[in-house]
Amino acid sequence: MTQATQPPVRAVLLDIEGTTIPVSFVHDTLFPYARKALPGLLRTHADDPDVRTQVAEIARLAPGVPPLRQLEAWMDADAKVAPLKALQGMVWAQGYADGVLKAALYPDVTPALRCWAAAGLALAVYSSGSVTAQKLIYGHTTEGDLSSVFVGFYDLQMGGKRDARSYVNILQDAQWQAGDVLFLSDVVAELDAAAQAGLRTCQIVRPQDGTQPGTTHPVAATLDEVAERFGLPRAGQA
Ligand SMILES: CSCCC(=O)C(=O)COP(=O)(O)O
Ligand SMILES: [Mg+2]
Repeated sequence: MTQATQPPVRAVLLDIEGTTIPVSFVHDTLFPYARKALPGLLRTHADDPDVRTQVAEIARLAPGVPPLRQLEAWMDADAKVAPLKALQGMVWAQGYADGVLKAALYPDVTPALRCWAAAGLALAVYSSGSVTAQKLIYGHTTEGDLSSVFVGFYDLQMGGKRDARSYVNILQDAQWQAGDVLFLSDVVAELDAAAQAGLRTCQIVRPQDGTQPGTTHPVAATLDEVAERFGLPRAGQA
């Protein structure tokens, strides 16, 4: 089907890193903050039930390895592993509360998301970062609290982002039809998985991040370009 003959997009599912926020914010600000704070969290909150749950999960995935050593190995590898992502979300909460962390989204993101939500599109997040981390990012942007534009937040509890089943899980949870949903990500393997589950896709290619365009998905440099390409309302246009 050509774009003109396809049904309208009713829902947009968005990746975060490289799609709505620069890769540099995640790798140069969030990740170093977490690396520094995690030893303290494990030491001072060892009895916290949420911390205990994640430490038990680390032990299940890496039996016999000290939890902090395993977390460091995962951070070194930028592994998208649920217990690491959950614990990172816990330490970032303090950074946002202190005002040390503030999320500077790409400048095209806030106007587009506000415009799409106001026009009745259902917006949801799908990131390897935990739901807690996602709500923190969008709750503490340089442009204020944007979290209310989203009707859903999905993380690795749905499965990995390169696995088509994860998108089926999200569709089931959100009660969306695959063909109504547009998935935006900078990573072709994620888009491939979403397309396999029947979602529509668009690769966000941010020059600032040096994203390499693939050949199998439509490409856009900004969310305004996405709007133009998929017939969504455009911010700033009556
Ligand atoms: C939710 S903010 C932190 C993002 C993060 O931890 C990460 O690993 C990036 O994941 P994404 O799926 O958004 O590329
Ligand atoms: Mg990404």
